[in-house]
Amino acid sequence: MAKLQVAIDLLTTDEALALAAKVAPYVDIIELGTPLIKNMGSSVITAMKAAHPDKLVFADLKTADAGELEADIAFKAGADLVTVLGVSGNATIIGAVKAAKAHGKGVVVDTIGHPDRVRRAQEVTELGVAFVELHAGLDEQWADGYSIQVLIDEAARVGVPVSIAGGVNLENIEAVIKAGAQVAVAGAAIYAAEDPAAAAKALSEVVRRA
Ligand SMILES: O=C([C@H](O)CO)[C@H](O)[C@H](O)COP(=O)(O)O
Repeated sequence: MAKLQVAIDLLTTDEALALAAKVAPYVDIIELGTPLIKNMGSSVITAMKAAHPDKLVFADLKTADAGELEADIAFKAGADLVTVLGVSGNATIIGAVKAAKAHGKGVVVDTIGHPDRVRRAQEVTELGVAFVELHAGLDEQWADGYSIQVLIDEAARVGVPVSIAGGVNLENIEAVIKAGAQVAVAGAAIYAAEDPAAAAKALSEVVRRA
């Protein structure tokens, strides 16, 4: 069954824990966003795993170099999954996968900024990653003409395990899952909602029945 991942793009550990407490009953994976980790350091990973030991804690490191070292730091802090950029070299991804194997955890390759997300997803899957994130980042989403449909179309033809991130919301999450994404990542649709728990619940209901 597909999973729902909440991406927490808030800036402090207290805010992140408060949001996670509200939405945890409805999500499978709790993502600590890159700005949050840069602001708070790896201590936010430890705090989140301690608060939610039953959830997969996803550290969105967006590692571009020193894959083994950076992944090891996050896994030691309590992460279950870490991200490495698909635009980085294979050696960086292989290093992170080595650390993941040592800890019994996983690596997700984030295709943000890659000119051919589908081809790169297929390539890096061969390197032993858990899955690949077809991702349009916040800056790309704010550009004129952006539509998540491009990611949905990519998921339908990629043929390897993927998540989709880039403006997932209640209007498009059914299409995201039906395209074959194993994980739907929702950030602003949950953390910026007036009632984050209700938003997460509604998204999770679609994921469960799609
Ligand atoms: O990974 C993300 C981005 O690079 C900022 O850290 C977001 O968490 C991801 O795009 C999901 O957020 P939404 O697009 O707001 O759903």
